[in-house]
Order: sequence, then structure tokens, then C-alpha cells
Amino acid sequence: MSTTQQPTIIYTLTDEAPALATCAFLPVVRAFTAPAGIRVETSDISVAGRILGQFPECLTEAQRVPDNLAELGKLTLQPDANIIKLPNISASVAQLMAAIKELQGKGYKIPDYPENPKTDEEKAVRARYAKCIGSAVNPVLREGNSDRRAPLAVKNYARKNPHSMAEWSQASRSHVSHMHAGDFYHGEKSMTLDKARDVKMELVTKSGNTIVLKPKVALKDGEIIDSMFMSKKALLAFYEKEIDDAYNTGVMFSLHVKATMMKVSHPIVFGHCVKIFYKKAFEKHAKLFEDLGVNVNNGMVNLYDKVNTLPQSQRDEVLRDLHACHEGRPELAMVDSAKGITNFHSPNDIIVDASMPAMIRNGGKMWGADGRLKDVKAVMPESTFARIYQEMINFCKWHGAFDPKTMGTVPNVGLMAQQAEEYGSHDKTFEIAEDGVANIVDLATGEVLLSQNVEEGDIWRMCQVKDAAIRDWVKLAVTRARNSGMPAVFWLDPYRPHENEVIKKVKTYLKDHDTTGLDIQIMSQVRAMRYTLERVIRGLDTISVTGNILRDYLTDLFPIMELGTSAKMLSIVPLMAGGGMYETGAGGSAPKHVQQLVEENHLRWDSLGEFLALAVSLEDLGIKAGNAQAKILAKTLDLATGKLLDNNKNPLPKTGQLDNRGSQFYLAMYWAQALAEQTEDKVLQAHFAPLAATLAANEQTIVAELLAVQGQPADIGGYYLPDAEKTRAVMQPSKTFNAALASVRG
Ligand SMILES: NC(=O)C1=CN([C@@H]2O[C@H](COP(=O)(O)OP(=O)(O)OC[C@H]3O[C@@H](n4cnc5c(N)ncnc54)[C@H](OP(=O)(O)O)[C@@H]3O)[C@@H](O)[C@H]2O)C=CC1
Ligand SMILES: O=C(O)CCC(=O)C(=O)O
Ligand SMILES: [Mg+2]
Repeated sequence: MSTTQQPTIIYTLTDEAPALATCAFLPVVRAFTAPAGIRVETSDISVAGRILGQFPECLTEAQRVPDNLAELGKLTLQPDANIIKLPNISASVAQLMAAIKELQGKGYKIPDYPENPKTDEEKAVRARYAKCIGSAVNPVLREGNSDRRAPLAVKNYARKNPHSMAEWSQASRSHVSHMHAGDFYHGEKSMTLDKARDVKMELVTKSGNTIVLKPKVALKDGEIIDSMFMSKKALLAFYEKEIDDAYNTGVMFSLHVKATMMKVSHPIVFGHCVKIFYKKAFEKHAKLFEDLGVNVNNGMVNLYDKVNTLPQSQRDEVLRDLHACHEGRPELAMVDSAKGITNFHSPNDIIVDASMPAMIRNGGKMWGADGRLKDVKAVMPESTFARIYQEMINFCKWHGAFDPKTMGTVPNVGLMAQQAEEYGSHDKTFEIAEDGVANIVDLATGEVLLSQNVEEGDIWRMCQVKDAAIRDWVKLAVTRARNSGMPAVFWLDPYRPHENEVIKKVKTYLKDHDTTGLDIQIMSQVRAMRYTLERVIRGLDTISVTGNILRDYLTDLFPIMELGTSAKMLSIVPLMAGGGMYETGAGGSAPKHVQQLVEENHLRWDSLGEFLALAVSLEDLGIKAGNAQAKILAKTLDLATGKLLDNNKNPLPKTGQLDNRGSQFYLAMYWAQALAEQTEDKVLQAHFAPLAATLAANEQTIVAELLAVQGQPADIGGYYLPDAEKTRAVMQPSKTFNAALASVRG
């Protein structure tokens, strides 16, 4: 990473569709930023890169990769950090194993993933792999709170070109089911620290042993900590009841979790559901499944993979018994009905922030095994945040589907910095081995700060949020309310101990700001949702100011209703140390898009979020480095993005239509034209006028070259670690466009 004074943008290289799109876009970025003296450096934080980074001793000198994530993490603490962060895979165990297999096949001698580690060596390997799964990147880089919104041009585009929204019927039987007792919400305890303390997490068992689960957590003065647990008994009873209810009332059953970010608790929550659903088969084959090392916390795919290794007759028996379990069970919602992939296949297929909005956008329906859309029970065991979806469903049943042509917008200011709240809790989450008391204890004084009675199998966790993060979040909320003129609502529930502590701080820190003329309120989630929706349908805008989980949920939920996708969001992380990280949209890495590219050479991924992010990144760099040309690049890029929207040059979904590469060509052409038309900087004008002319003159040729490659398979030489040369050839297929870009770079 650079230490020179030259202004530098760090561009992350990630996975799947975003990585492919970046491969096409980087030559454009470099061609436009070079004349302003801006350096663009890349940093590979893909899951493949992160795996290789864990095992340097297994690799040859040439194969070794630096620990880019750690480097980037350090950079976020520098005031001049300017990072463009693309969505990356937060891998499930199944994805991790697939990535390992691909890397091994490419000659990287990394160890197998020990699914059931026995020796110390296996345990050590597994611990290293554990660092690569789940949401391993974002918590390291997000050293700031979150500002996500739909820019006006994007909102106006959606109003003029509304996406499809299915009808909602008042007779819809779809609903959300969550626990009403025994979950994290109901037994939570919370406190604000009176001073900095080092604490440990321990379990004092009924039999009198003390098991230290986490030897030390350093807490700062004013930090809020929570201790909460989910009762296994209550969870299992809840699943039994809901599965029966879905069967008896004839609605489909679906489960929605966030096993990627909540990488310790939610796979367990997921696994219990699968085991209850297929209870008879799991009881009958308990010994066999144990011998095989089956772990359905990683989905039914794990079971099927293991069972497939059995001799035919035994395999048939297990499959028959699994199949027989469907008798007396509700129909399962499908993730891919064509391929027979159910909601239980893999936890990474049912990521709640994306899966629930998709259901609501579909009129409250999901796909059944017969490929038809049907009403569904959406099960989200943890009640804390599940209720917001029920509130939106209630609203849609009464008012009908939202209308993208007229609905207001709901930007979000999210508390995210310094691994805030639940999303930073995975290293402090434990499955309880034995009945007892779970304590958070001051290491110096032995004082028990928070205590919970827990039972075997319960999931116990500690969450934390730093005072400085809350202070910064309140400031960001006030700034956004001031700059946008919109009312801001803090979604905080006074009945929840943690949020009650947060409310006290919010009230205190609001006093640090001039809030005259601003409309800032605090409401519980359900009321905040209702209030916001009442405004939304009247075309009124409302900022949601939320904790980390609702940040995640709402920044997919509202964009998907308003814009059809969260890919079009502007997503900024003003880093607390002064730098900026610019995320590209609020969604993920769209794995399905890669499949289409590989099969038909069409990439439907929309890079709009990336265009928006780059403009803010350039603007920030212009201000901080005093680089006037960067500011002009930012302004003209925004103009180009606006023109792209006006002229409908976004990628289209079907093969044979304009795709991501075509959309990027138009962006480049409009950007060059905007630079050629501006007169503030004559040097830039002169530099880009020839490119503008060349691209305009060759528009037909370039678009034809880009379309010509579509309709046949594309070889990128891998999934998790695609071949760089092959990917370049696929993603940069227009000779004419490539030559035009090369000519301005000199
Ligand atoms: N910031 C980050 O790093 C994030 C990472 N993730 C990770 O991404 C992976 C996949 O997550 P998943 O929940 O499936 O969510 P995705 O957002 O990847 O996919 C959901 C759907 O959203 C649509 N979509 C998303 N982005 C775009 C885009 N730029 N252009 C067009 N359509 C888009 C696609 O729908 P359609 O069918 O219409 O094409 C896609 O199938 C997981 O590993 C997850 O952890 C998820 C969220 C954020
Ligand atoms: O880090 C992840 O796994 C997902 C992040 C995410 O969904 C978000 O920030 O909206
Ligand atoms: Mg999200």
C-alpha cells in the first residue's frame, strides 16, 4: 500500500458479480483519474485471497498473498483513507469448502477444512478457517457509522421507470412468526459502564465448575454492554408450534436468518429448525448422522453430501426416511424450485435482509415446489427485529403494495462503527455446554456485572457498543436531518434494556447540536415503521436512524420497495478518524449473476452504486487533497450518471440486451462528454474532448462488439479465484473501447 503523498483511492477487489464488474470498470477509472494525478490502487479482499492469506507456510513464495484486510483495517484509522469497498462474499461453511477445493485444484497446498476436528492440529486449522467465514471483512473496515440513501436522480429515475410490484391482497395469509418468550429480546440485560473495565465471560455450571468462555474483553468507559441468551427449549417448542401451525392452516413454511453476519448464533438457530422439521429421520438415524459428521447448521446440503457417500441401499433408506418426514409437515418455500432447492438447503440462501423484501415485493408470496407463488409463514425466531416486517406486511394488507411512482424515500443513518451491537458479537457468542449461570465478571474486582441463568444448548452472547460510536452516530443523524430537511426518527424500543441505555445517550448527545427547526423523534421499531409508512405512501421522506441490525435490514427493505434493488444506493461510511469509505450499493455479491455470465456471457449486475461511490470518493479526495481536478471529475461523473439514468442505459436482465459492460461504456462516454463540455478546467477539457469524440463516433461499433460476445458460455477460469487473463478477456471484450481508453492513458 502506498505511503507517498500522491492522492490515492484504494479500490477493493472482491468476489462474484462485483469483482467481474470491477474488472471491466477499472480501466475506465484509471483513464479518468490519471490526468488529475490520482492513483488508483487495488486491494484483493476476496474470500479466496483471505483463505490464502491464512496459510502462507503452505504456499510457495510466488503463491503467497499479503494480509490485505489487516492493511486496509489499519488504513481506515488514517485521516486520509479513501476506500471504495465493493460487496464481498460472507462465506458459509459450504462456500468455504468449495473455495478450498477450487484453490487446492489450482495447486495451492492448503489443508482440508476439518469439519469435526479432533486433534489440536485440526482444531488450529479450523480456527484459522473460522476467520474466513461469515462477515469477516465488513466489521474490520467499518470504522465509521453508515449513511445510506437514494440520491435524488436515482429516486426520480425510479419514479419515472417504476419496477414491477406484485399486488397485495387483504386476504393474504402471509405473516411473520417470531418467539414471544425465551429469545434474546425477552431476557436481555444491559448496562452502561461507569469506567473502563476488563471483563471475562464465564459459565459457572450446576456441577460447580467454572468454564471461562472468553478470558478478556477490554471495555471502555461509557460503553454499553448487553448479556442475552436464546433458550434452546423455547426455540424448539417455538419451531414445533410454527411448523404445526403452517401445516394446519395450509401456508408454506420459510425460515429467514442472517447466518453470515451472526455467524455463530444463526447457524445454530437454522440447524435446530431443520432437525425439528425432519425430526423422525434425525431420531432414527442419529447414530449414522453422528458417525458421518452431519452438521445441518450448514444446511441440508451438508446432510445430502454426506449421505451421498453411503452405499446405495443405505443411502436410499435415509433419503426415503427424509422424504417421509414431509408427511404431516407444511410445504417448504423454495429458493430455486427449478432445481429443487428448498429454504433449508443452505443458510446463505436465505439471508433475511434480502429474502424478506423479496417476499414483500412479491405480494407476500414465495415460490413453492411447483414453481407457483404462494402465501407463506416467514419464521424469524428472534423477535427483536422480526416485528418490523410484520408491521410492513400489516400495512401492505391494508393499503396494498407500495407505488414506486409516488412513494417517499427512507434513507438510513446506521450505528455501525467499531463493531457495534449484535453484528460485533460473534467472538462473544457461545453455545452453552451445561446448565448453569453465565456471568460477565470484572477481571480486577471479581464483581459480576451481568448474570443469566442458562441451560444446556442455549445461545448466550455479549454485545457491546462504544460511547464514541454512539456520539458520532447522533452527530451524523443531526447532519443528515439538517442537510436533507427530512424528519429523522431514532428507531429505539424503551422496553428493550439495551435500547433504553442507547436512548439515554441519544438524549444527552442531541444536546451537543443545534437542532432548532429539525424534527427529531425517538420511537420503538413498530411505531417508527408505522409512522414512516404513513408518510411513505403520502410521498413524504423520513430518515431512519437505527442500530446495526436495522441498518442492515432497512437498507435493503426500503430500496427494494422504492428502487427495485439496493444496488442503486449511495452508501457512505464517514470514518471516525476522518477518512471515507464508499460502499457500492447496499446489497451483496449477486451469485446468480455469475451463473448467467458463465452460461450466456451476460452480466446483469448494475454498477450504479459503484458510479455513485466513485463520485463521492473523488469529491472527498478533491476537498481533502485540495485537488480541484478531482472535484471536477466528481461533478462530471455525477452528471454522467444522471444522463445514464435519463437515457436508460442501465444493464438489462436478459441475454442479448445491454449488460454491465455496455452500461459502463455509456458511463464512460457521458463522463468524457461532460468533461469536454465543462470550461472550469481547460486542461481536463482538452484532454477528454478527443475521447468524447472517439467514443461518440464509435458508439455503434462498441455496442455491437459488446453484444456480439453474448449468447454463448464464457470461461473465466474459476469461481472463487477466476483466472485474471481470462476474466479480463471476458469483461473487456470491445477492442475499440479498450483502444480508446488506452489512448487517453498515454
Ligand atoms: N456489503 C457487503 O459486502 C455485502 C455482502 N453480502 C454478501 O453477498 C452474498 C450474497 O448475498 P444475498 O443476500 O444473496 O444478496 P445479493 O444482494 O447478492 O442478491 C440478492 C439479489 O439482489 C439483486 N442485486 C443485488 N445487487 C445487484 C446489482 N448490483 N445489480 C442488480 N441486481 C442486484 C439480484 O436480484 P435479481 O434476481 O433481480 O438479479 C440478486 O439476486 C452473501 O455472501 C452475502 O453475505 C450481502 C450484502 C452486503
Ligand atoms: O457483511 C455482510 O455479510 C453483509 C453486509 C450487509 O448485508 C450490509 O451491510 O447491508
Ligand atoms: Mg444488508
